[in-house]
Amino acid sequence: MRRGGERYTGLPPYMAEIEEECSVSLRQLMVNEGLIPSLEDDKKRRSVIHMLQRIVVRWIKIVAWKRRLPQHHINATNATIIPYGSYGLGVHGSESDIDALCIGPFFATITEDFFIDLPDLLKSRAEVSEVHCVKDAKVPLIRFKFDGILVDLPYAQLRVLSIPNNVDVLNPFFLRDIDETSWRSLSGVRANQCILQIVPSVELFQSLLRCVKLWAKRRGVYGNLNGFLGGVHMAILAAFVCGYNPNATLSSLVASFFSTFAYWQWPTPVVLLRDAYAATGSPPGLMPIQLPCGGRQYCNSNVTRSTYCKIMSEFHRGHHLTKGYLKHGFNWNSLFEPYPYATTYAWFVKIHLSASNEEDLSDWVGWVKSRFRSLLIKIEEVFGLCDPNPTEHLEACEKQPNIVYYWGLHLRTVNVSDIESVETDFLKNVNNSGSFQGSVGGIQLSVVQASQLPKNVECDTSNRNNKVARTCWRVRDDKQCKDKPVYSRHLPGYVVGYEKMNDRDAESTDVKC
Ligand SMILES: Nc1ncnc2c1ncn2[C@@H]1O[C@H](COP(=O)(O)OP(=O)(O)OP(=O)(O)O)[C@@H](O)[C@H]1O
Ligand SMILES: [Mg+2]
Ligand SMILES: [Mg+2]
Repeated sequence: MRRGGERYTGLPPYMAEIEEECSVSLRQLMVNEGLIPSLEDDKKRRSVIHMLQRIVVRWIKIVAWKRRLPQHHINATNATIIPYGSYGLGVHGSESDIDALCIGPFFATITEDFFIDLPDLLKSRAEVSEVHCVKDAKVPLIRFKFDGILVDLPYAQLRVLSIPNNVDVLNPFFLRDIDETSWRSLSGVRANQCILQIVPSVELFQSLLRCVKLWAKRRGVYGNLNGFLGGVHMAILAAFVCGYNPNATLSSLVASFFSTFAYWQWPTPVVLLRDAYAATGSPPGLMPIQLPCGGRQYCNSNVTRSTYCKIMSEFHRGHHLTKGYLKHGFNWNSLFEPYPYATTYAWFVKIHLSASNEEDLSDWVGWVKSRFRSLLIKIEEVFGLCDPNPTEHLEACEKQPNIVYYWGLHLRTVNVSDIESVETDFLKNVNNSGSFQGSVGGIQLSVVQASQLPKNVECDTSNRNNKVARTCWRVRDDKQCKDKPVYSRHLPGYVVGYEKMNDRDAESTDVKC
């Protein structure tokens, strides 16, 4: 075994040395980019999980008491919290959310107990803010901030009186007779456990996944709502590559990731558990990726024609750049270069969302984003291929809180008025589909030229957004504002916040990227 759990590769010694150097420089890049959370951050997250565990135990005792269970049942009952998602896989960044599944016993229902009593209990805590119940999602959940960290808390109900703290969610005993929603909610935890069992080296898998997530974010192909790859898709693709290269080093895994998926014959599904996939019916979507949790479930995907093309072209670019990683002068930096939107596209669809206050804006943006796929498809019909850049911009000098997106169009010339029919259709879709409970905000679509983009449009800030926009980055357009941007320690040029400035400073400072 070598550094970082890397193995003997069978290469001649001088090549193995170059491999080693290459992996070391990639690991250094990960550190420089701030991909490894600090011990302090880890401690804080552990403490959030610990406190959530205490809260759900208190909650379940209250529910048991309300349901008039005998005292010995009240004493015996238990609910538990299991982290999953990127935090559960150990690949979270300092701005990641915590995905944590709450598992409760047979008498605590999602509608009457989880969505009613638990939010009240959470709201009573000083550390908790912005509690939202997302009831109509495929995996319903409570979303809130705990000590400033975003938490996604879905619920699964098992047919037992007490849930052991270390409950084995792969054990059929616990899974018998569970309802559809609980099954879906458990699938994320099961998928994580399967992935961690399958990969030959957890450490190498985690490093690979961190690298390819950074690549996907920088190149604008990360984020399920915008039709790209989400965290779960990336995790399965990374685990697939690790499974096929048990003796690989980190650098060869990254190269292998790109060579594998640049030439993948989509829509052949990516399947980790071979036996789980039977060739019956066609798998869903353009890039089907099976969830490794049994039951032949696939990851939900919003990939469209446009995003398929962009993802594939980025896989090819990644392959082109990494296939010569052992050659003299190779450097990892080009792989992670931010995507040059402003020089790639001549025209952009500008999507301007606004609301009367920040709280309403969060809800409104979350709702509208859940309909982005239909907008993208309509734009494809009218303007052809489109690149739905997930970066969020704030027009900071506008009166109303707002979020703006700029989606690149492939056309060299466009009929600007065609956007009207797209807007009409999208408004219909947003207003008709489902039940938005919050207060309805504004949506304005327009077509702008590259020269009209805010200056900093090519910067993807690492500043993680609040509860609604988990996979997005915000950039403020402060040309006329007098606040001084504060840049990320790890990502120079990436705005993480703003400091008030006096007028003289304001005159002499410009936002630079
Ligand atoms: N499109 C999807 N299809 C199936 N499961 C999903 C999907 N999106 C999310 N999930 C489940 O929810 C979990 C958390 O998703 P989330 O979007 O927070 O991604 P993540 O892997 O935690 O990455 P990030 O660091 O961006 O939060 C995933 O690990 C997966 O189990
Ligand atoms: Mg997450
Ligand atoms: Mg989440």
